[in-house]
Amino acid sequence: MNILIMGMGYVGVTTALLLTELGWNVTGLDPNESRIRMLSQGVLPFYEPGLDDALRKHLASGGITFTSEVDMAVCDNEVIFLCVGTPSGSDGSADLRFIKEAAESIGKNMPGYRLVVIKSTVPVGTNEQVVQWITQAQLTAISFDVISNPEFLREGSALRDALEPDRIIIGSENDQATERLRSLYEKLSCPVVVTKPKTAELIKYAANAFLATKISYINELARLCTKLGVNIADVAVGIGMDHRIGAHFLRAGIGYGGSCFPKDIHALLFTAQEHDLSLTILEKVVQVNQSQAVYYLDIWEQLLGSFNGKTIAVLGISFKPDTDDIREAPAIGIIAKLLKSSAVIRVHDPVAKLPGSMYSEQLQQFDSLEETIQDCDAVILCSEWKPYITADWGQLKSLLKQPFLLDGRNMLDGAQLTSQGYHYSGIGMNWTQMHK
Ligand SMILES: NC(=O)c1ccc[n+]([C@@H]2O[C@H](COP(=O)([O-])OP(=O)(O)OC[C@H]3O[C@@H](n4cnc5c(N)ncnc54)[C@H](O)[C@@H]3O)[C@@H](O)[C@H]2O)c1
Ligand SMILES: O=c1ccn([C@@H]2O[C@H](COP(=O)(O)OP(=O)(O)O[C@H]3O[C@H](CO)[C@@H](O)[C@H](O)[C@H]3O)[C@@H](O)[C@H]2O)c(=O)[nH]1
Repeated sequence: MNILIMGMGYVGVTTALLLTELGWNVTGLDPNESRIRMLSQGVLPFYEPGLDDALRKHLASGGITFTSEVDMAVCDNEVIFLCVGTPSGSDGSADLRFIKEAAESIGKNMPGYRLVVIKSTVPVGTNEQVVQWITQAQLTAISFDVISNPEFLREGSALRDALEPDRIIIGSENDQATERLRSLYEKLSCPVVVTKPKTAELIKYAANAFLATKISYINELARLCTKLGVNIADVAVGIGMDHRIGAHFLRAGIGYGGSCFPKDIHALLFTAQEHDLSLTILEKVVQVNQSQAVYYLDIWEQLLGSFNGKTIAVLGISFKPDTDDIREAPAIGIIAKLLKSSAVIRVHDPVAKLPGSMYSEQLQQFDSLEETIQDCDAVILCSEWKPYITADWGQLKSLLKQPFLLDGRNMLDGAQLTSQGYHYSGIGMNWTQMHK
């Protein structure tokens, strides 16, 4: 069976390499020709650990090829995965422009039966909409099926998540199509949930919204811990041992970011509004998240006296470690706030780059950690990259003008740093009060 993957972003490239690894012949399609050129030469257009080795391995074996020619690609492949982007529209709804374009190009070019699998995150009802778009684009009526198969991988661990999923969700109206898709994944050992397309579509949004809810819950509780002199990390360990709660996604910090949680929660809120419903818990989840970094920035500004005229190092601008993705990254909001308070900002990230348009005399990115923190009044840690966790902060202290370490992800050992003479402050703890 030949498989076409439409959209060579994080999900498309990972799905393509997963299916190649599982023994299928795969073609990756994207209208972005420079992206296709890079992939054909074994170069990933984004940073994702492990994916580059898999790409080179499968290019060498001939299991995977890349193209920008949609007509040929749709002609040559019986199974087509939609992995195109579904960004936020200006009203918060999911913008389905790329899904529509992809569906129409399938309708126009399909010479015979096609199984279309929607992997992109799409609102409830999109499966039906895709059926209509394909049908309307067809010149003659040819049969096809559309299955919803949402993706749950995380950036930074994409290939591992794809190879070892917790479950596979298949939303389908047709048993034969379901079995065809199931057979593609038969080498993976995980439960397969077969359900209606609308249910599959909602499962994806409900999962992301629930994970974000855990984060905002722990983050709001962290604010109380800061006041009480209790360490939120200890509270998280204590509650997480209850299997009904679970230990994951209880790391307090400066809030969630990325290309998924913010946009998907807005899209789900939009869907609810369309049905005259308010999802009040989720509205609060967003509110807590949007104010979390600001809440701690205010505390840290009080510690320093003022950010005005200070030089601040911001470390880790990606929305999480092991990715170069800065979409909705909390660090970017923090930088914007610091810029307003006339601080000079020195940025570092192991792989992510500030967009060229952000550079100014007030804001610069440096290659080395040492150069970045030189003569700074404070260091703000925004994502928990390993080089920051393993850095010798005892040695680095001499480079700083003032030894303020403001840890937005609770990634460092506050007790040790305090004993080394740092003014350390994290999220959901009051170091001074806790160690009086
Ligand atoms: N990034 C993640 O971690 C993740 C995880 C699970 C689900 N998702 C969902 O998967 C979808 C894709 O996410 P992503 O992060 O990979 O997107 P992305 O923005 O990184 O990449 C999307 C790609 O689709 C291409 N594209 C646009 N129109 C196309 C067309 N007509 N035909 C072929 N290619 C086309 C674009 O050029 C781009 O390269 C989204 O719906 C997202 O919400 C993302
Ligand atoms: O305890 C935690 C866990 C995560 N985060 C933050 O939450 C954000 C998202 O992290 P993560 O979920 O690991 O990354 P994503 O790659 O955005 O993955 C999410 O979004 C994807 C796209 O929909 C889904 O496929 C994944 O299952 C879902 O975890 C990041 O800013 C993290 O720093 C916290 O603040 N505390």
